[in-house]
Amino acid sequence: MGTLSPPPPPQVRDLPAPCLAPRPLLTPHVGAPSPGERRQAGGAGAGARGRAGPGPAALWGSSLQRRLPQGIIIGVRKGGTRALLEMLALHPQVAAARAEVHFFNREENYRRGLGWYRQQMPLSHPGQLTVEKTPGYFSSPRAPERVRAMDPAVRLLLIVRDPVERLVSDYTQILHNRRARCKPYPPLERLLLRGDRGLDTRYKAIQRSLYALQLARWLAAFPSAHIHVVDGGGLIREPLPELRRVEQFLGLAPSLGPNNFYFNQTKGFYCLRAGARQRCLDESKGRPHPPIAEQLLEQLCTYFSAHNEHFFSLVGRTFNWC
Ligand SMILES: Nc1ncnc2c1ncn2[C@@H]1O[C@H](COP(=O)(O)OS(=O)(=O)O)[C@@H](OP(=O)(O)O)[C@H]1O
Repeated sequence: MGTLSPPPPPQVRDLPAPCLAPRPLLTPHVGAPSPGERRQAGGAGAGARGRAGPGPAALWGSSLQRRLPQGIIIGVRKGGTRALLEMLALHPQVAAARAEVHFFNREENYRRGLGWYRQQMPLSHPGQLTVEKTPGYFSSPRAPERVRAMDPAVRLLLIVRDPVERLVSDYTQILHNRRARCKPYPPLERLLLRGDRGLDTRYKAIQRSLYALQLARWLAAFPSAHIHVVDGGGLIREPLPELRRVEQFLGLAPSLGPNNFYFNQTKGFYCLRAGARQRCLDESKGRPHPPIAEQLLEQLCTYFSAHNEHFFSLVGRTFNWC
C-alpha cells in the first residue's frame, strides 16, 4: 500500500436532498465520429488531458478506429470504478469508454453482438489500449464466459473496497435514486434487521459485497494472472501507487505522476489534473453516507469476515477491512 500519510476520510455530513430533479443519463459514444470526437480520441478524460498528442493530420487518418477493449474494469459496484477509469484515462496510451456499456451482463445488449459493442468504444490509435468499465459485470453469472469468448487474453481490473463501506455506498446510491423520484426508501436498519431473526442477507447490496463467490466464477474462466486487484481504499488515500501497478499490469509505459492528482479539501478526495486543467469526479462520487447504527455495522463486519478471508485466499493478499 501507499507510503504517504492518508488524507482524512470524508465526513458523514447529511442526507441527500429530497426529490432532486432527474438528471440526464450519459450517452455512450456511438455512430460516426464528429470532428470534436476526432480531436478528443481517448474518450473519458481526454478533454481534460491538455497533453501533447498526435497532430490533427494523424487524428484524421484512417488509423483512428473503434476497437474492442483490451482492458475491462469489471467491478465492484461502488468500489471506485469511475475514479479508476478516469485516472487511467489520463494516460496517453489509454482510450477509455465514457459510459458504462453493460454488454456482457444485459441480454438485450449482448444479443446486439460484438459489432455493436465495438461501436460503443471510443476512437483510438493503434498504440492505444481501449478500456471500458461496467461494474455490473463482476456479479453477472454469464459475464466471465462471455468476456472470455470475446478475448481470452483480455486484461481484467477488479477494484475492491471494504464490503461494509461498499454496501453502505450502494444503499446510499439507491436512497438518492429513490428520493430523486420522490419515492421513500427505508433506513438500512429496517431493510437488514427483521425482528430477532438476525441479518437479512438476501438484500442485494449484501450479496454484491460477497466478493469471493463472484470472483470464483471469473477464476473459472481466466487465469489469475489476467485479473489485477486494485485496492479501492488505497486509490482513495493515495492514487498514484495503485495506478502505477495498473500501468504495469496493462503493459503501459509509466506515464502517470504526482502532477496528475491533487487532494481537494472541499471534495475530500483526490481530483484529476492534466496540464492546466483540473477536475473532480461529479457529486455522485464521494457523497456523504447516512449514519448507520454501530451495532449493525458490527453485525455486518462479523457476517463478512469469513467471506473476506475466502476472498483473501483467492487473491493471495489481505486487506485491512473492518
Ligand atoms: N477520487 C475520487 N473521487 C470521488 N470518489 C472516489 C474517488 N476515488 C474513489 N472514490 C469512490 O468511488 C465510489 C464510487 O464508486 P464507483 O465509481 O465504482 O460507483 S459506481 O458503481 O460506478 O456507481 C465513491 O463512493 P461513495 O463515497 O460512497 O460515493 C467514492 O468513495
